[in-house]
Amino acid sequence: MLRIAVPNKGALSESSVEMLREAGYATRRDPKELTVSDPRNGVEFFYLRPRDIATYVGSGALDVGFTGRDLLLDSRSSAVEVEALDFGASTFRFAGPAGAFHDVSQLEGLRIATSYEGLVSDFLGRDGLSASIVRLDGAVESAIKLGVADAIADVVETGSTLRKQGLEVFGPPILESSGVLIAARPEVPGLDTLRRRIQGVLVAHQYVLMDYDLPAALVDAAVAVTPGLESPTVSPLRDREWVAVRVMVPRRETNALMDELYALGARAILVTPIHAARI
Ligand SMILES: Nc1ncnc2c1ncn2[C@@H]1O[C@H](COP(=O)(O)OP(=O)(O)OP(=O)(O)O)[C@@H](O)[C@H]1O
Ligand SMILES: O=P(O)(O)OC[C@H]1O[C@H](OP(=O)(O)OP(=O)(O)O)[C@H](O)[C@@H]1O
Ligand SMILES: [Mg+2]
Repeated sequence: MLRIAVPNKGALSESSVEMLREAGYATRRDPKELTVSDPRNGVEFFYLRPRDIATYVGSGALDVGFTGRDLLLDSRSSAVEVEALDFGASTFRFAGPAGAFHDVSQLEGLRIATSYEGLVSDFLGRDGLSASIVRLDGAVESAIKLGVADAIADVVETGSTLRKQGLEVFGPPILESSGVLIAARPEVPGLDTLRRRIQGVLVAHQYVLMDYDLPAALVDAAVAVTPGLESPTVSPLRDREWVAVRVMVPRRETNALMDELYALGARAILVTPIHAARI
């Protein structure tokens, strides 16, 4: 049985559970459920606080887990990132009152409030800076106004929480984070299947299937526009002067590619979502 940690609440929880569902695994029906057994797939799920997941996986108590890269590095757990996921993207930044800071060197000797003590002290250590870290549980953006810190270091997604508090980021990003799949070791038995399924879900999110009809003489030009992963499927049509092309294309390029193919002479361009994939 592969033992998998899943965030039970917070920014990563819903997307992690949805990804597992799309990958064909059992998920909990009741939010009070802390464990879910999925014997058909040979796995067992443990719903845990996002911040604790790297600790459980690093200690070997659980085999793999869904967490954030920032939480993994902050924990200093020995768990390793095995797959970057397509949710939970954020940047970890220093921020201060608008106009007050322009460089991290100004932090020397000051107080920095954060929930990510490990990340901040690693960064300060690398830059040879000494500052005192004020460890807070959340709502860190209020710490300056309330007088317990001079600057903060926190997760920034849209930046709207900072703006509302009259704060702005300064210095280079401390970390670019996203949801990640982590493991105790890269070669945990049973991890391969989970990983392939997750990769399949990521591909299904990133790509769509595109079909179009095209004058046969234009196939090379069209294949240059939509090369696909290996090579497009080109099938004959009843009208021998035309062919049908089926190919995977990146979802975010769908409309631009349709414009380009239409201009080239393609017609009946159809786009279908991919529900699952094994590449
Ligand atoms: N807008 C966001 N707010 C908070 N975390 C985000 C956001 N976007 C992405 N994340 C990521 O989600 C993870 C933090 O998740 P979560 O909010 O559950 O933790 P937490 O803030 O420590 O917990 P809680 O708020 O329940 O005390 C981090 O990996 C973070 O980078
Ligand atoms: O850039 P934004 O889109 O505004 O998002 C970032 C904010 O969201 C998170 O807070 P959360 O809601 O998790 O509350 P917390 O501070 O209590 O953890 C994070 O700690 C920032 O405060
Ligand atoms: Mg939070």
